[in-house]
Amino acid sequence: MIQFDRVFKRYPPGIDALSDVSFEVGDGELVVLGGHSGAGKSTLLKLIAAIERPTTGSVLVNGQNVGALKRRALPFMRRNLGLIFQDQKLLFDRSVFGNVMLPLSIAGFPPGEAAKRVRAALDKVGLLAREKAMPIALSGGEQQRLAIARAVVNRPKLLLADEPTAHLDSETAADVARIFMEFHRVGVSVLVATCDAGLFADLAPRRILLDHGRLAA
Ligand SMILES: Nc1ncnc2c1ncn2[C@@H]1O[C@H](COP(=O)(O)OP(=O)(O)OP(=O)(O)O)[C@@H](O)[C@H]1O
Repeated sequence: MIQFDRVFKRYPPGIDALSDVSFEVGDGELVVLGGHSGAGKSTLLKLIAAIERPTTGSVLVNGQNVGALKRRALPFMRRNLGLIFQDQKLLFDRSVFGNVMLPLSIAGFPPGEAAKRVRAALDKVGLLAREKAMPIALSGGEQQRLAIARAVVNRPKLLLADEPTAHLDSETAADVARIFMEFHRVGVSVLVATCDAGLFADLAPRRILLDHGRLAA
C-alpha cells in the first residue's frame, strides 16, 4: 500500500527532515510512527498525502508515485485518504453533523446517501447522539473523535493521523487509540504518528521509529 524507496526530504534553506528512508506498509496494517519532536514524522505523513514532495527517492501509494502527481490529480488521490492532521481544523460555525457532511458535499454526494454515511461515521466514533451539537460544546476527546469521523466518512482505505492524541489525558487518548484499532480490524491501513510511546503499547502494533530523519533500528 505504501512504499518509501530511499527518500530524502530537504526543506529550504537546507534542513534535512528525512534522510534515506525506505520501508513498506502492507494493506490493512496498523503502524505507529514514533520519534522525538522534529524527527520527521509529520514530514513523512505529508509525503504520503503529497502535501510535500520528496527531494529525491520515491513514495508509492497503491503503486502510484504520489510525489510525481500533477497538481490537478491531487484532490482525486486524497479522496482515498483519511487525514487527521493538526492544521485541518474543525469548522466551529457548523454542527457536528455539518462538519462530517462537508467532504461529501464537496464530492457531490446525493444528500440522502450522504446523510446516511455521516451518521454511520458518527456512530463509529460514538458521537451519533451529539450530531446537532456545535463543536465548541464538545470535549477535547470528542473533538478529536469528530475529526476522525470527518476523515473516514469517504471510507478511505488508508488513514493518516498526526499526533491525534496531543493534549488529551491518557484515558481519552486510549479511547482514540481504540477507534483506530477498530478501523484496522475492518481492513483499513492506519499510520499514526505519535510522540506518546505508551499509546497502543498493549495492542503491540508494528512501530517505525525515526531519529533525526533516519529510520532507527
Ligand atoms: N515547511 C518546513 N520548512 C522548513 N523546515 C521544516 C518544515 N517543516 C518541517 N521542517 C523541519 O523539518 C524537521 C522535521 O520536522 P517534522 O515536523 O517532520 O518533525 P516531527 O517529528 O513531526 O516533529 P513534531 O513531533 O514536533 O511535530 C524539523 O527540523 C522541522 O523544523
